[in-house]
This record gives sequence, structure tokens and C-alpha cells, in this order.
Amino acid sequence: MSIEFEKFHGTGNDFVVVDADEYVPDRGAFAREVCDRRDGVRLTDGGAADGGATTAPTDSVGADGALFLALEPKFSPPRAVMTLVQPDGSTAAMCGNGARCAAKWAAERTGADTVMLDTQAGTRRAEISDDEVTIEMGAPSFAPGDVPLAPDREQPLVEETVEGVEVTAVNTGVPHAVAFVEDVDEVDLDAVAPAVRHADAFPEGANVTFASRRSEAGDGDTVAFDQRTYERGVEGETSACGTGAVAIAAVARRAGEIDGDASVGVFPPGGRLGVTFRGERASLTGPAEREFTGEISSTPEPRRVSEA
Ligand SMILES: N[C@@H](CCC[C@H](N)C(=O)O)C(=O)O
Repeated sequence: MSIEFEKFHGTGNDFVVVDADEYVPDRGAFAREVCDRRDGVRLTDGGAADGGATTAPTDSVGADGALFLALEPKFSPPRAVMTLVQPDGSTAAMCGNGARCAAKWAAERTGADTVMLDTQAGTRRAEISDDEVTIEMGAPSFAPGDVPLAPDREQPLVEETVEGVEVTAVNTGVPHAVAFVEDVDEVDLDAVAPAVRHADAFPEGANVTFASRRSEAGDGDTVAFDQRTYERGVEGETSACGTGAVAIAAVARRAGEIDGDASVGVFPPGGRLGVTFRGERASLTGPAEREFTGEISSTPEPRRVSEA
């Protein structure tokens, strides 16, 4: 069995995009296989890709997740149902950069410049231009039940020490523990983030996002932050995280560090993301690009639990 895919990235956060009509009986097993940075999707010459043909390690690309997209083009604007399956086989309710890639994918198929995306975190409107996609991200929530925090917790977790790191917990579609530090590049993410990601405070886990404020903002931004995020499901650092960028802006806003209408530039290792607010609702802007298309030569079949 072989299936077609497209490889996209949003500010360096990269995804294998699969039309939901393709036969993938076990999405978790598929994502574990194709996202593997060593043995997953690989580039071959001429920009095509094949899941099993190439062996040169320098050509390995993997991905931060597999996006399954079900297009419903008969609506105006067109809609797509987005499901993100992560490299560990788990499903995430929302992905800011993945949603921007999904919107670009749907726009390329339909010619529309507005797309509605149905995610597990809600329906999100996306506006697509030549080089950027802006997506509505909803209202970030600090409420203990929304993050979620431990069931006996009644107050938001704000500037509290969790596993040695002072964090604020917010849900921007998925949970984030946000820590402001002097310099994100000084943080040993692999050493400190896993304990926070798995802390009892977060019964469903959390993405761990570090931020430091830049002394100057540019590009029309009112304020700018550097970002590094350790992602749940990837279990490592990614080049960018859209929900993390919104989380930084939301926590800074809650702390009164930025004005309600500020245009916030967030700089993960992969580039720049823009965050703005209309009332309590956030929007996320950044580049989304198709890198190449290909076929994956084998589709993992569902495994019995005893084989897993
Ligand atoms: N990279 C994403 C976030 C994906 C979900 C996350 N790993 C989780 O499990 O919550 C983004 O751009 O927002």
C-alpha cells in the first residue's frame, strides 16, 4: 500500500500532510514511522520523497507531526477537518503552525483565500496570502479546568515554581507552561523541560515554553520575545510552536507587561511569528510553505495491543 503526502513547514515546525481520504488504518503507527528524524520521510533527488527508498542519512527529514486533513470544498469559505497526530502517536487538540499549514494546503486545493478549519479546540478562521497565513486562535485560558491543572486546583497557576522552574500555565488550544528568563539561549531545555512537561500539576502534560523579552522590537512590532519550546508529543524542542507563541503573548499580557492591542513579534529558532489580540481572542501570523510532495511506500497496519 502506498499513500501520497505533502511536506509543509510553518516557521520551521514541519508536518507530513495527508489527505484524510488516503487509507491509513493506524494513524498513530503511521505518525511514529514517518515523523522519525532518522528513518522517517526522506528526501530523494529532485525534491520527491519516498518513505523507504533512500538510505543516505543526510537526506532524512522526519517531521514534528502528521496532519490528516479532510477537505469539505462545497462550503463557502471551504472547510477542512484537521487532526494532528504527533511523533509519539498521540493526538493534539490544536497546533498553531500546523493549522497555518493546513489552511495553506486547503487554499492551494480550492483557490480560496479564506478557509475554516475544524480542530478539536474549535473552528478557526484562516486568511491566506502569498507568503503568510493568519489564523484565529481563540481566547487563551488560565482557568484550572481549561489548562488543565490537577483536579483539586481552584486557582490559576501563575508565576509558581514547578520542578524548579517558575512558570505560568495557560491553554492556547493546548496546555503550555510558560517561563520568562533573561536569555532563552542559556536554557538547557532537554535538562529542565521534561520534568515540567510531566509534572503532577499538569495531568494531561504540558508543552514547556521559555521566553525572553528583546530589548528592541522591529518589523512594526510593539514588543518582541525570543522563544524556545519543548513540545509534548514530540518530546523535544521544535523550531517553532504557534500555540507557544500565543502563550507567551497571553502571559505577558496578563502580567501587564504589554498593552491589550500590542502587536507582538515572537522569534523561535525557525523565524518570526506575529501575535495580535482582538479583545481576548488571539490571532497568529507567519509563513507556511509546501516543501515537497511524495509517496510513502508502506502504510503500517493496526497492531494488536500485544504487538505494540
Ligand atoms: N507545534 C504546535 C503545537 C502542537 C501540539 C503540542 N505538541 C501538544 O501536544 O500540545 C503549534 O504550533 O502550536
